[in-house]
Formats: sequence, C-alpha cells, structure tokens
Amino acid sequence: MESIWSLTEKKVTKEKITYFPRAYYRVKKGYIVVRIALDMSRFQDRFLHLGEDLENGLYCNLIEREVEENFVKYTLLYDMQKSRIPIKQVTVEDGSMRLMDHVYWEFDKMPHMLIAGGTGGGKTYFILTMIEALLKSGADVRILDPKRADLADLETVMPEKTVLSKRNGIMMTLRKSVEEMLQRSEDMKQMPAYQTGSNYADVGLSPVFIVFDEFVAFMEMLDPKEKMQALEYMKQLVMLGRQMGYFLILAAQRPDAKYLADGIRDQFSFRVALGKMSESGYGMMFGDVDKTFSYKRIKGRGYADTGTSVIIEFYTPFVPRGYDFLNKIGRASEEGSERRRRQSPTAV
Ligand SMILES: Nc1ncnc2c1ncn2[C@@H]1O[C@H](COP(=O)(O)OP(=O)(O)OP(=O)(O)O)[C@@H](O)[C@H]1O
Repeated sequence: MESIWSLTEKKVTKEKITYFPRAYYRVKKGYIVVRIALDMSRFQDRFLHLGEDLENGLYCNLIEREVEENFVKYTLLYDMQKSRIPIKQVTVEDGSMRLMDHVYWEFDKMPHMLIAGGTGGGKTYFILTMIEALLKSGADVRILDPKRADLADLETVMPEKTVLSKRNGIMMTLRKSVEEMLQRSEDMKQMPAYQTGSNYADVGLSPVFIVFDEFVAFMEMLDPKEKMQALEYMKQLVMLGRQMGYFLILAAQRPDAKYLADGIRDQFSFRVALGKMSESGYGMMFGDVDKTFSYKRIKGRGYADTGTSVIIEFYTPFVPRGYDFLNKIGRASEEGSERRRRQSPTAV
C-alpha cells in the first residue's frame, strides 16, 4: 500500500505536468476542422506547428492552416484523391481557376505559377488543361516552348505569334510583354473606372498569361548577356504583373535555384511539384518545410503550395483517355476571342 506521502507526491506531480489546451473539432463533408486556442502558454508555439502530427495521426491531408483571433485552425481532408476533378470541371472565373474540388488558383491574389515535374509526371497534361480553360475564359495566352516539345504543336490551332519556340521569338515575346504591361499601367490610369489601387479586372481588361515550358533549358541556351536580359524581363513581369494582369506560368523538369534567385521564386505564389522529385527538388520548390514527401504511381499527382505556405497533396484535373487537346484548344481559342470581342469590341 502506498503511503499518504507518496500519494500526495503523485498528485502534485500530476497537476504539474497536466495541461489541457482548449481544442475543438468539427467534421463536415469530408473535412476535419481542428481549432486550438492560443492562450500564450509555453506550449503555444507547438500548437502553431501541429500540421504534420495531425496529418499523420488522423491519416488526413492538411489543406489549410490559419491563425485566427486567439485560435489556430487546421483544416484537414480525409482523402485528397476524392477531390480530383475531371478536366471539364476546370473553370476560370473572377480571377480564379478551379483545379480541384476545393483548390483554386486565385491568380488575381496569388499571381504566377511555378511547375516542376520529372518526365511522365503529368506536367504537359496539366499545362494543356490550364491553357484550354484560360483561353475559353477569354484570357490572352502566349506559349513559349523552347524545346519544341508538346506545346509547340499548338501553333497549328492558335493565332499567329502566340506560340513560340525559337530563341529570338521567345526573347521578343518576353520583351513585348514587358513593354505592353508598362504601357497598360499608363493606359489604366486614364480609364474612367480607374481608382488608386485598381487592378486590370477593375477597369475591364483581360488577363495575359505567359506559359513558359522548360524555362531552365531555355536559360541554358543563352549567352550570359541574354540570360541577364531574360531574367530581367521575368523579374519585371513577376513584380508588376499582378496589378496589370500579366501572369507567368513557368515550368521546368527541375527548378534551378540560380534562375529563381533574388526572391524571384517567392513571387510565384502557386507552386506545384508533380511526379517523382528529389528532396533537393522539393526544397527548391517549397523551401525548408516540415513535410514528408512521398511518391505514388498516379499520373498527375504531386504536391502544391497554393499560396498559403501549407503544402497539400495535389492531383491535376483528370483527362480522359483519347482527349483531343489540339482540337479542344483550337476551339477554346476561337471561343475566347469571340468573348473578348463581345466584351470590348475595340480590344481584339
Ligand atoms: N491529368 C491526367 N489525367 C489522365 N492521364 C494523365 C494525366 N496527366 C498525365 N497523364 C498520363 O501520363 C502521361 C504522361 O503525362 P505528361 O505527358 O503530361 O507528362 P510530362 O510530365 O509532361 O512528361 P514529359 O516531360 O516526358 O512530357 C500522359 O500521356 C497520360 O497518359
């Protein structure tokens, strides 16, 4: 039998080490939302970094972490693959593109996308999917494919000078895009709907997307002077693009740190890594993060940071077998020009 002293001792010790944070959870439509109170205790810092523990413990995927007033909120999803959508459900509306059931690329708020993916990971299908949706919405899309891989074929169905694969043509498109963007910034100020801080959409202009595949391979083709010039154009586009409606979608098999230096990478708010990648590849895409990455043999599967700094498991929209991208993109391009003509008869 324990003496009264040891019992008391036990009690005291227990009181000392026991701490109950206020935590709430809610389960709804496949989501688990966990809220933990931030009460300034010495454990608070740990509660702010529970994402991976919750993912592993609940066998779910963290899709968002938000700090609210007095709480940190984790939103988890049971099965990310269930949120994959078919290509026909990809839509572009109000500055946002729907990519999964609950995942949007809000390009107006989170401009520029960086995509990395090893061979066969689904990078090309993903880019083609976005091109089709963007064109359909009336966006102006310019495609740069320096390796003359799959995207160059689009020149047969797209307007002249919108698909480029030669070095001079690519450099010229980058230069022209920067010039147009700067001109747009001047023109916007003269528009009746313009107010300080207005963006391109507020004054009724269409967005412009520059889809640049294999940009690392392109950089490697250039001499040092041209390299600096190309980087300068890209820097200007990423810095000023959001307000003027110029967005870059940059893709490479492996993002090379030297072409994403000087804070350029951080300007790409939406980052996607598809297929098999090395630890250093993930590091280059997402920075130094607390996340265990794994590989599954599913085409179009990978990870994404949608602009919230939470890395989610990501599935590109599903493309059915035999889907005729060339034909669909040709039709989307015509539909988009028609839409632009209707919205602004002088703009096309
Ligand atoms: N979203 C998807 N839905 C259905 N199948 C897909 C999807 N993405 C990729 N695939 C399948 O995987 C194959 C390879 O995809 P894709 O050509 O996009 O890869 P990639 O990463 O661009 O590779 P590479 O660099 O070698 O061209 C496709 O031919 C297709 O069969």
